[in-house]
Amino acid sequence: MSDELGRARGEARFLAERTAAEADHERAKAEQAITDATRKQSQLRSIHERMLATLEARSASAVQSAHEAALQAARDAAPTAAGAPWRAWKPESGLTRGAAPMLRIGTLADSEQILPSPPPVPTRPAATTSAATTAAGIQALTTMATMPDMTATSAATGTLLECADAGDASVTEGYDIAVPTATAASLPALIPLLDRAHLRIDTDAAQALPGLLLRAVGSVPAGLTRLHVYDPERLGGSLSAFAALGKAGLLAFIGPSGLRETLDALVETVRRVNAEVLAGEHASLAELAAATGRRPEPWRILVLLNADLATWPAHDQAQLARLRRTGVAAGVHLVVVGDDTAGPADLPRLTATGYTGLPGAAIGLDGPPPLGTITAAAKAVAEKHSAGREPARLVDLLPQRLWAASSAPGLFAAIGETAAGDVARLALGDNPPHALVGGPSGSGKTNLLYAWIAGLASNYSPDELALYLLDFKEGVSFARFASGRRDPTWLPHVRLVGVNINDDREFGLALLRHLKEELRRRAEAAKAHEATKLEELRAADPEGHWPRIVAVVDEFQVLLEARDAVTDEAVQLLEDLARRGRSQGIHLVLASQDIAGIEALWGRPSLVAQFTLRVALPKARRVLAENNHAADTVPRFHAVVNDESGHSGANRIVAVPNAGHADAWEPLQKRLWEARPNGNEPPALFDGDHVPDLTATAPPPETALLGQTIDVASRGAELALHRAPGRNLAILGTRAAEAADILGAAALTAARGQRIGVDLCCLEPDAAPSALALASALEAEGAEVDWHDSLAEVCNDWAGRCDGTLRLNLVYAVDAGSARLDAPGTAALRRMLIDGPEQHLHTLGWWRSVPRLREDLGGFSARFDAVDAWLALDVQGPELAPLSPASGGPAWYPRVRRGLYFDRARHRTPQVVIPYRTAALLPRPEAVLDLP
Ligand SMILES: Nc1ncnc2c1ncn2[C@@H]1O[C@H](COP(=O)(O)OP(=O)(O)OP(=O)(O)O)[C@@H](O)[C@H]1O
Repeated sequence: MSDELGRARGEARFLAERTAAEADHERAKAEQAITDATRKQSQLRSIHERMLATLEARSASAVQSAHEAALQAARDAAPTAAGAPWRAWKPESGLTRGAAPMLRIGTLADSEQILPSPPPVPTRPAATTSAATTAAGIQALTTMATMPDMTATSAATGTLLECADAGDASVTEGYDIAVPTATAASLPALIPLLDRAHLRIDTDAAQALPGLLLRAVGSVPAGLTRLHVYDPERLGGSLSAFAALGKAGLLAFIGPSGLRETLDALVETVRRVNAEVLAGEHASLAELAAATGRRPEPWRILVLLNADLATWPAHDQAQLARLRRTGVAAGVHLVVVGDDTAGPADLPRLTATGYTGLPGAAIGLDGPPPLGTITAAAKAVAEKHSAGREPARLVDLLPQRLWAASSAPGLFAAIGETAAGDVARLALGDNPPHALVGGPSGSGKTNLLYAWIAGLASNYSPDELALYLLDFKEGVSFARFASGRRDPTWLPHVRLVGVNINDDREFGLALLRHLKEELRRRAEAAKAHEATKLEELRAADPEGHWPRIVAVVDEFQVLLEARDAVTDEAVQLLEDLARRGRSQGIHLVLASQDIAGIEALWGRPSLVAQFTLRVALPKARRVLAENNHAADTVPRFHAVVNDESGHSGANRIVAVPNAGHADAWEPLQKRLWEARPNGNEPPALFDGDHVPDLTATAPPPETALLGQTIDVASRGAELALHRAPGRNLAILGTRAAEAADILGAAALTAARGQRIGVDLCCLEPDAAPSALALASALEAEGAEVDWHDSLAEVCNDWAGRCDGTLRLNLVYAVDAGSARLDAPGTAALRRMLIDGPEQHLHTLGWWRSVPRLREDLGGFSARFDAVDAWLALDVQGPELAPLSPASGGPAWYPRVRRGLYFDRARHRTPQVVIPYRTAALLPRPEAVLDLP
């Protein structure tokens, strides 16, 4: 029993212990479960929070991007003064070829973008606030972006706004948590007015009016917005600060008595704009501006302050309704201020907190601009407007597409704008065929020519137009058209540029002769095709190359200033070209600072009559008809354009853009140059200040080149050296260096491509280094060179040296040697000059005066038959009489680096040549003297 009891106790204890152990185990399990659950819960919470933070950051970043895009769009829609905050505001036009600006009136409430600070990651409540704020901003943006006419929002410019920087991004366990920096930027609220809408402003939003008007006036070119303020109670108030605009005719305050007149005038304006300006071609001024890039009419804003519209007479109400319906397209806008609901009730409306055109977006209105800002701006705009219309920029006048026009019917080019904003074009063709441009120095002639050339070169391709440009002035105003060291581009239409030619009137003559030759060629072609004018020739000969030619000669009075043969021939050529060029497409544009003073011109009424297009710059004399005084009063940088020979009824006053400035010209020339056709050659450049180097070109056989002729092709002046009596050359004058250059160029070019013999004798110490260097260069060229120390040596047995090949006797300062010759020596010299050429021995001699040459040829009664050709340097024309075909000698006024060349066998009249510089082709004299 006791055993059983003991066993039972033992079992019971065992059971109790086991139960207790199991209970412990279960408790431990339960505790473990609780711990696990707690841990999981905290993990989940952490994941959740990170997820939220990521979403928050992504959302913030999206909002920020949208915000920034909106700000940029805003800056584009309301540039410069249309959107700038008052703090930094000044009148400044942002008007481009694009649409009229939108105008800022405040900010979008709730559009401020409050982005979270750097770590720690945002807590849930902060995230909620931020999301709510940005959501409102986005909604407002979206609303604006989808509104008609409001494709962009605006910003109060970047100066006020600091756009949010993109934050760093960190990646944690699969979650990319962007960490943006904190920044705040509110979106400006813009409203449409100019070219887009009318507006009502509630009384409680009236504080927006001065700012709105100031932006409308200051964000477009001065004078392009005009204000008519109907103020029946004559309160004026904040608008009185605009008073300065009144003096310039840009603002009118109207009382009740002036209302009808104003309404009628505005309705009439709308009618006129529709009938005369839009003329059925454009639906609105905005459309016209978009198509043409110009705005011919101002915006007119009629502000009605507290107008009791309900009490207006029926006529006035009807006129207001007309303006309401038709005004916007014609640039006439209504701004109705007050709470009166009569009249045009359905206008977009601005209240203290919103704009009906922007439903759902709350707007915080900007405060009014400081009065000082308004007064200063009104004064500046008025002054600018009174100073005259700003000329259009050159780029605005040029066509969008290059070279789209055909020159067959004529040449047209925009050169500026009239006061009404119309583009002024100059025409050249059958009528008017030629132009005279006049104005005193500094009046802008060259600039006008630049603008004209820019227009022509942009409208017509080089196949349609060829330009020849000459400037007789000192300076290089036309040099820009040719390829230069600083700017290698050229104007592809230009065939010839002449600069610094004030001393080389012959170059003007050369151009006219060249044009006359072209005239002859065209006349022949026209005859062959039975055409009477260029347009017909082009139609009959479509494969032919018949561009219209425009020859522009600046300061052309220089060409005609002397009473001499050059003027006589120039006038004859001008007459011929002016008369017949019209039908052959050759047009002359002659510009001068003193057209009144050109006697040669006014003595030829038939010549002047051909120049029916006249352009007179300020203070130009006699360009227009005698009773036409428009040039006396035309403002600076304007021109009077008249295509009826200057008759006063045909004046157009044109503001000319600044075309000469490098910023305006260089990009255009680059564009034209890049578009040049294959094979387009740079223009020939004649620079009167430049001494040409002897080039490597070889002349025809048995020919020497003496210098460059002053002609369009810059040819060499040739001396034919064939076996015939008289084929000698006398260089006359005392300029040793030039004489040496002429002899050097002649010998070097004669030696090119053929074997020649040369006898060299230098009797002038100054020329000796050059003569020695020439001897060395000729030997290098393959010539057989004999050096003689005296003229006697040269003349002695000259016939023995003749072997039938071309042989040149180069004698420097013949007269220095001939004075020392004995009688047989003198006779030998004469024989050599008379008989040498037939044996192919040609003397190229330099005599320092005509009498000394004559002496060597036989004295006072001597004939000059032995010397066919002469080249005079510093010898006056009358001294050349014995050698010249013209009685009394040629009209020749010696000048540095110029010679007068005449070859009896070839020339009818002497021609001017520029002795080449030969130094580059000769070894240095020191090097020659050092030779063993
Ligand atoms: N429309 C214009 N807008 C701005 N500047 C201009 C305009 N026309 C001329 N100018 C400037 O006025 C100055 C004189 O102009 P330009 O050289 O064309 O006159 P000009 O009559 O040819 O004078 P000159 O015969 O002395 O050369 C230049 O500095 C030129 O840039």
